[in-house]
Amino acid sequence: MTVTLTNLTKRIGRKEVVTDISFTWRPGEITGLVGRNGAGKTTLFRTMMLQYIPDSGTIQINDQTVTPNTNFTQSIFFVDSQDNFFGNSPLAEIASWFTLVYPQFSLDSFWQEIDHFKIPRESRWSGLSKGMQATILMALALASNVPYIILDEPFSGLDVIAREQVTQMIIDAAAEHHTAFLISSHDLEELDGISDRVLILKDHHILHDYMLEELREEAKKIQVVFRHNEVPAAIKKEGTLIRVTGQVLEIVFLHYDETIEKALQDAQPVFMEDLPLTLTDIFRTTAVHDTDYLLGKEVYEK
Ligand SMILES: Nc1ncnc2c1ncn2[C@@H]1O[C@H](COP(=O)(O)OP(=O)(O)OP(=O)(O)O)[C@@H](O)[C@H]1O
Repeated sequence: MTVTLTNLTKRIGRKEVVTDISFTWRPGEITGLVGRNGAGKTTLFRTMMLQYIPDSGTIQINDQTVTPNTNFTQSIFFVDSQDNFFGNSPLAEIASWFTLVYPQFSLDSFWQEIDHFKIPRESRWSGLSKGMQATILMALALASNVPYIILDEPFSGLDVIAREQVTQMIIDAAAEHHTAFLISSHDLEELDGISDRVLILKDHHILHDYMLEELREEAKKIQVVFRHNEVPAAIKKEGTLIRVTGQVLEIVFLHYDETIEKALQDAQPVFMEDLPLTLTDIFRTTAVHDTDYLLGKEVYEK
């Protein structure tokens, strides 16, 4: 089973908030969706699930185009974290609603997770902390036994331990049940540890679609100090400066090759070392082109 979006577009009022989005979401794949505030992540999820009717484009599940009559509850789990009906309901009531709606929902597995995380069974949704609510959402998602799970900001406001718990639940489900996840998050460190793939959303459309392992094979991050602060032209052309600390430049090359290697060697830098490339670096690399936020970039531009 695959989920395919083709040229999905959604306008709200006069504003296009999802623009021409196409990608195929494959079984077992953990995909991170990142983008600055307002990029359109939540609207994309709502449009994918036909909570908003797309203006154009299609969503297909296994080559079947979804329609307003399509029942997603055997294939995709999505609970809008900003807009759901949970209110002050007790957990048992929420779970029983899920048994009615999701045909494969397992109450046993839901309560097992709740007990595992020592959340009192008699709790009511609105009386729980953010971390507990996030864990319960995960428990509901996993107990629904669907192959595709959308999570909108699952780490938001969670402490380190709660983040690790949610992360572990995602990793286990992908490993044991081949569950696919599409996860929007501003917590790039957390996403980095679990994502196979990352979609970078900018101005409501997908600017980049990276398989992280492949990207890391091709890309390189260095920190370097050039003699007299003179940055070789080839480096300026191929690399993106993501940080400046005094004379030390951190540069990311998304496509590192021999020409760049030679340009670096020829420049005989005062100091140079490789650094691990993180998702934050990748995001910053795209953001540098996006904004003028980088301080000290005069070094690079002179
Ligand atoms: N119901 C709505 N009415 C009007 N504008 C909307 C509505 N929903 C979303 N928008 C606009 O669409 C754009 C995308 O919003 P969305 O919430 O999808 O972004 P996001 O990437 O999820 O942002 P964040 O990271 O801040 O959660 C924003 O400019 C937002 O103001």
